Amino acid sequence: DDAIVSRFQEYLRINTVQPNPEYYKAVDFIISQAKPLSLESQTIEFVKGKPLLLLKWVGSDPTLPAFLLNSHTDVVPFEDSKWTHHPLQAHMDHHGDIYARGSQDMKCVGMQYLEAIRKLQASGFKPLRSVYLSFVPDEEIGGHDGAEKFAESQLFKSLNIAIVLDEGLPSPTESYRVFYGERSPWWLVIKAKGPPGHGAKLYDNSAMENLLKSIESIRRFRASQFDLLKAGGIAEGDVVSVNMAFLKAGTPSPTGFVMNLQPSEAEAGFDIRVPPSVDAEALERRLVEEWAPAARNMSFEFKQKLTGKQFLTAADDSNPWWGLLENAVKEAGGRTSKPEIFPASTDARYFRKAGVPAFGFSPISNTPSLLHDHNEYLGKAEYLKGIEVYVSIIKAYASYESKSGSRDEL
Ligand SMILES: CSCC[C@H](NC=O)C(=O)O
Ligand SMILES: [Zn+2]
Ligand SMILES: [Zn+2]
Repeated sequence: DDAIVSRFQEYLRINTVQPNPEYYKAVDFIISQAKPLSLESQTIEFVKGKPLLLLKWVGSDPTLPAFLLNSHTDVVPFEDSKWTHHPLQAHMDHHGDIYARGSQDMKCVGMQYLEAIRKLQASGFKPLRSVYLSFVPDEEIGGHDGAEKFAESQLFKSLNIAIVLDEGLPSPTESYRVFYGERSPWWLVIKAKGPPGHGAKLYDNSAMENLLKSIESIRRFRASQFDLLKAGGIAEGDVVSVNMAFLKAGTPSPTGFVMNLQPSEAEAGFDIRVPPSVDAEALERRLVEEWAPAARNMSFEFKQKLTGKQFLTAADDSNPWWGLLENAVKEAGGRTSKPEIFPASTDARYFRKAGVPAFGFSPISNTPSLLHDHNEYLGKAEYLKGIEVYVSIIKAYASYESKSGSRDEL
């Protein structure tokens, strides 16, 4: 167990922090881990300097579709002064909790896949289907140069993947969370224009006034969604979330901002997440009519938006991979809770869009969700238990004999 934990810590110590991740260090490390497992390996640069590592454990029946275990190698930035232990040190405290950026999101999962394969090989297990592992770059900044290009590639098609597993979220309770779809990310910037003027003058249609009207309207909508959530009976992934990311306006001066000049431009940015169950067209109409109406001298732009429809992976008897997953977790002594819509975004959306079903799953129970937060940590025991869960899942998936795949549906 000590060696297993040390290998996890070693991966966590590699600086793959956005916006300057040392991708090749991570890839070299994973390759060194894969060597003793005799996995086939290829490194693909869809974009220069952003390697995607693809590993393959060859199954004995090449006529069966394979499955893919995906993880991203990058992590989000941190404010190290706000952490109890430095986020790149992967310090394990006396409770056995390992503190590091990526300990939950999602270097844990990437290493657990490999450790599970190591254990299966040691036990003499031979896969019937091929198992692919992808270690992809750039998930945290949208995945466009990583999983998106991969999922759209000829290479991906040629792998004949029937099901993808990707990241989920830690569960504060005993049962693991599983995700079968995601909210669609809308990173929205609204801009207002208006005549400038003296700071002492009251007049209509200034950029600031125009922007504030929109912000008030957006806040009312946010409150209505938050109220639904607070009232209970509805999950996080089933309401629209709206949060202001930035406000930008004013005329800079050496001491701050000019105080007696009403600026001619002002803008605000919002992180909005739209559930598949919500009428996105109606929401976009609201945006055009109420949040950024041209009549009020406003315009808008999306910095990020998933185009097209949102695909859902069946999490019922119609999808054999669902039952296999549920059962495998059970056999490992765990439990899955009711499948949910992922509240944020993961690379799984690109695989689903390519027509391949995908589940979001991180085997982390009894742990607060600290993704992107200070003091992200994972307990050693939870990490080790997660490896056993993957042993069980990989065994079940790799042994599944049926030729039938399953395609995604809306
Ligand atoms: C919308 S692209 C950014 C992806 C990112 N994923 C995880 O946190 C997220 O903010 O959901
Ligand atoms: Zn992640
Ligand atoms: Zn993340």
